[in-house]
Amino acid sequence: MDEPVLLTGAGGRVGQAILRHLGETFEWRLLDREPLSSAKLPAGVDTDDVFIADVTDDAAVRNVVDGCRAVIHLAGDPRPEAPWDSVLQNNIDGTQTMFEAAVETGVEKFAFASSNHAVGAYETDTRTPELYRPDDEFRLDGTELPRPSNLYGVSKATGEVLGRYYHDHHDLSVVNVRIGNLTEGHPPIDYERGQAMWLSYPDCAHLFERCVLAEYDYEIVYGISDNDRKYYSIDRAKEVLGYDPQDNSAEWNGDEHIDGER
Ligand SMILES: NC(=O)C1=CN([C@@H]2O[C@H](COP(=O)(O)OP(=O)(O)OC[C@H]3O[C@@H](n4cnc5c(N)ncnc54)[C@H](O)[C@@H]3O)[C@@H](O)[C@H]2O)C=CC1
Ligand SMILES: O=C1O[C@H](COP(=O)(O)O)[C@@H](O)[C@H](O)[C@H]1O
Repeated sequence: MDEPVLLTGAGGRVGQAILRHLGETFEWRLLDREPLSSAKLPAGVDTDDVFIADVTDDAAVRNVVDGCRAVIHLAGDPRPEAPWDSVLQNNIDGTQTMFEAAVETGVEKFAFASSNHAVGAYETDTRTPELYRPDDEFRLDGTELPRPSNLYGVSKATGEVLGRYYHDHHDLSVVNVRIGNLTEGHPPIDYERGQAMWLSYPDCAHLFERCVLAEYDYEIVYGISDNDRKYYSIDRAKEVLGYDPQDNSAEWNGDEHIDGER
């Protein structure tokens, strides 16, 4: 049997999108600082696989990571308006603690939940709102330097650089997923930017599944569905990870799918 995959921040939105669709795909270890109700646990995961710990707690993290083949690191403060103290502790220190434990214990792959906010300042006044529309050809592809929107975005760019360091010096395979706007069921309504960077729950789960299964060195990819409106290229995620998204915000009229199929 394969060694387990550790999912941090398992009780949150991204964690639950992953577990809902991949609950039986891997052996899981789940970590969150908040207890997970039984409704949040997939079948086959019992309480021995669930660890209530803070990602800044070195000893607790090392104990949880030990024996895992891969880490999907989501835990952190997800608020674009989060203050520096919080992102410094939860996002930067917490991510460094996770990377350190991963290399100490021989983890092979590490997927980091980065964000659109690491590059939000590319959305300049002259580019918007045209950028959010299907006929606009501007694309970010992951090779560009970070241009954070806020201090939260700075913490995500820092996580990407931590990954670069742990890849170069410890040979850990690292993929940074700059997640767009994860919204359940249908794309955000009356929010062009959110529709351009929509990531559906099934596409989110599939993308992180590929992060566990694919072979790579150090990568930065965008995590959005195959939206007609887009200013993030998903070519690298397709090429390196084998990402094959099934959803597109253009297929929705508000909360109604245009085929009426969903
Ligand atoms: N939801 C979205 O659209 C996007 C999310 N992301 C990133 O994905 C990750 C997950 O985001 P969401 O699921 O939306 O957030 P969430 O707030 O729903 O879930 C985060 C989970 O992490 C846990 N957590 C927070 N700090 C922790 C710590 N210090 N130690 C242990 N557990 C801790 C929380 O208890 C929570 O269960 C975050 O890193 C966020 O920055 C990035 C871009 C978009
Ligand atoms: O990184 C994140 O991005 C999403 C989308 O950003 P928004 O500015 O369109 O809200 C955000 O909802 C999420 O909380 C955050 O973690």
